[in-house]
Amino acid sequence: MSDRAEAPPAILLRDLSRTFQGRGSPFRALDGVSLAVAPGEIFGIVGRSGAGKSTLLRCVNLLERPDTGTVSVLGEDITGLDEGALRRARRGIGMVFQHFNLLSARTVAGNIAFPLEIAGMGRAEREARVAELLPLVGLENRRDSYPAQLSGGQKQRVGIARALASRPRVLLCDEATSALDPETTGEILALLRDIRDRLDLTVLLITHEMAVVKAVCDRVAVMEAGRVIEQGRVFDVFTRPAHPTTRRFVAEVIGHVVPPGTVARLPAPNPGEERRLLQVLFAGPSSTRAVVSEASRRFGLDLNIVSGRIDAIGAEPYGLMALAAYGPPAAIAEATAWMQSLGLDVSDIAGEDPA
Ligand SMILES: Nc1ncnc2c1ncn2[C@@H]1O[C@H](COP(=O)(O)OP(=O)(O)OP(=O)(O)O)[C@@H](O)[C@H]1O
Repeated sequence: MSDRAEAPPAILLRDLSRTFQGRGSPFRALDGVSLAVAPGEIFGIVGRSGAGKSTLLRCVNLLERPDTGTVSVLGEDITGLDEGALRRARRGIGMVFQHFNLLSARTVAGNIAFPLEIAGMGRAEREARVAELLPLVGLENRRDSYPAQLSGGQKQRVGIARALASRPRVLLCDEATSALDPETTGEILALLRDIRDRLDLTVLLITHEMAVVKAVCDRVAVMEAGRVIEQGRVFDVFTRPAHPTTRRFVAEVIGHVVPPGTVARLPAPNPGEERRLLQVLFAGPSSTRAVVSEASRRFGLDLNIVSGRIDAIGAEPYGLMALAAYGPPAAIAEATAWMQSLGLDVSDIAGEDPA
């Protein structure tokens, strides 16, 4: 992914701001957002309701006009284009919607062909394109079904095929799985990954679910109150969230590093000694157990494993452990430095108790 991150961006948003004039005071939905999405990435934007995600996504194809800032897609600044040029540029940007937005009186084939019809493509060519798209989204047996005869997941497959009809290089997904059950969500996310790989698409998706980010994204930006408060590789954001809001999001999916109420239950240190709560992170399949017992022996400490988990993000396994270390302050500092020298990421959990 690092190669991709170094390539020129497929989507480049510079300093976007957008204020809505409500009935009360003006509301700043976007407040100086800058983002660069590399070609071939699946980039997630996550945030609570009202954070500005939809507004940001709609700025990428200029369904929403930013008050300030520029939007470049595939190297072209589209903010200055006239209507005709913008219409052409939009054909290179597909969009998938939460509620599918299918035409109920049209069949699956008719829905997929719809944007091609609008673009003036002839019937034979349209049919050939639909015949290519149906197997790509796993709907080859549903060509003549109507939306009412389809499950939610199948409807979203139609939505994805329709978005791909004009061979876009960039796909925008607006809460594409939020109306689906968890199993179907997994299938649709797997489909997004599959088409990204096969068609070498760039995907920008917005979601309020960190589980979606964990399942499918390469990088993520976290939004709050119209701003990006944190962004990075999904692995890094999940294992080392910096902003308190991100920590809460991450905890929703992978739980708290320190279970609520833990700190209150820990014994106090002996006089002259200290108690430090440490988070130990390791990437890869190695175990920290031997490290803990060796650190305990080497430095004469009591090391109490408060919690631990092993998980994987994408293909990258990681382990996260909370340790309560008891002993002389200097010995704890030495043990911490020793674990760091072994490649473990050790940081203080600064007395934080999520209870
Ligand atoms: N056309 C509009 N007119 C007035 N206010 C708007 C308009 N569009 C969005 N807003 C406001 O801007 C804020 C951000 O909305 P936006 O839809 O971008 O957030 P979001 O993070 O996508 O949340 P949600 O998931 O609820 O849509 C909200 O408070 C919303 O009410």
